[in-house]
Amino acid sequence: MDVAVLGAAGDVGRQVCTQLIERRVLPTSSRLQLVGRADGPSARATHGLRADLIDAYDEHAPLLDVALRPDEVVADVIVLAAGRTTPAQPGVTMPRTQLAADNLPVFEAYAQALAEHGSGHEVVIVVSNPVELGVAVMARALGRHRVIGMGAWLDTLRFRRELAVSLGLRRHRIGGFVGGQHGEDLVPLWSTVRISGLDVDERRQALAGLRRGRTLDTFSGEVARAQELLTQVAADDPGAAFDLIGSWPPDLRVVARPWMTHTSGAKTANGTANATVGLLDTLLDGRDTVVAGQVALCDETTVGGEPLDGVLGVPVVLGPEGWTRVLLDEPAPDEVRRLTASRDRIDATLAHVGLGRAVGGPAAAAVPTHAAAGAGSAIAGGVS
Ligand SMILES: NC(=O)c1ccc[n+]([C@@H]2O[C@H](COP(=O)([O-])OP(=O)(O)OC[C@H]3O[C@@H](n4cnc5c(N)ncnc54)[C@H](O)[C@@H]3O)[C@@H](O)[C@H]2O)c1
Repeated sequence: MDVAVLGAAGDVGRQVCTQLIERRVLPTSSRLQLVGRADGPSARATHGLRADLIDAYDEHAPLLDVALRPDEVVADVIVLAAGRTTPAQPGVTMPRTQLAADNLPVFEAYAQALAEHGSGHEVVIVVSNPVELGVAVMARALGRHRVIGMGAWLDTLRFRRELAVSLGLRRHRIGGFVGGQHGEDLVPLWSTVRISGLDVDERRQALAGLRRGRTLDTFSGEVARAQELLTQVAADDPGAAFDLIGSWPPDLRVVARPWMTHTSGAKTANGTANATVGLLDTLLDGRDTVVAGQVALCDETTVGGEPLDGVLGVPVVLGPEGWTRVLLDEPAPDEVRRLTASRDRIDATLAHVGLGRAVGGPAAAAVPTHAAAGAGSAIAGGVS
């Protein structure tokens, strides 16, 4: 299988390429295409990255080549990591609608090129933010099941880790998923959590202790207060801000820790690449695996008795040809409320750049135009 990384010379793209090679996910007979932009410093940096990767990993690197135009992209799996990110500085925010408007033309250019020149079988992993917009644009052009956003998988790995830390266990003993919109609008699906070695009653007791009587109905307010507090504390002592996060409940830490990491200037490239390469490994492995991802839904699942459509992070079965089924059996009432509210906020961002909810596949709608896109300020970006 061949892989293309769009935005390869960026912080996330570079880490994805490095981890793909270092973890030997791709055999030497595969091709890893490093995709940059023909204009500006990106072309130079992409060629430079190729040389650096060969310098470091020649013995076990796959074949490496460079592409600088969307119509040159050829691969079985495409990682979309190109485009702008939110400012990695304390106190500087960017509305999600602004990020959407800025990255829409990037998403459209690759969607159009893949629809016209692709094999018709590529699977796309969307990393770039807003992840849900990238999924909507790609799903319209290529078909819903070939496109998955990795934000919910990264949030899921973080949730499992935070639960494991609180319970004094290793992460591999924890199951469970995060859905919703990537970033501060995520939905920790507490009802899906499983802990190996604990029976149902023991698990219920353990999770009740961790949740401290809170429900997801107060989660958005907690996140906003946490960000405010962290900004104040980190202004004098960044170490103390990270320590403070450690005293909070696990689901709040899932949002607060990466937010603090991104705004510290370090960004979250390593963790993001780790989750992306994990998904790639699953795709290349050929077996069906349950992961969480942002996907374009079309009534294949119901929440709270209502069919769910639109782009949203949910647990899905992922195999070599993309995702197939949604596995969200009985979310708790507060999860249903937050999932549908999150979906509505995603809809609002999509509507802001001229995209409706219909994401039926190539036949359902043409690749949208970005003419309708403009700056807005409804929802803070905060996606990391
Ligand atoms: N989903 C997640 O969990 C997650 C986590 C972290 C970052 N992100 C997102 O990933 C994206 C990349 O983040 P980053 O930190 O690497 O940013 P970055 O600024 O370091 O890199 C972005 C790269 O994209 C390139 N680029 C821009 N337009 C392009 C185009 N049309 N074709 C090819 N390359 C193009 C730029 O030249 C740059 O090299 C951002 O949108 C960011 O918000 C997502």
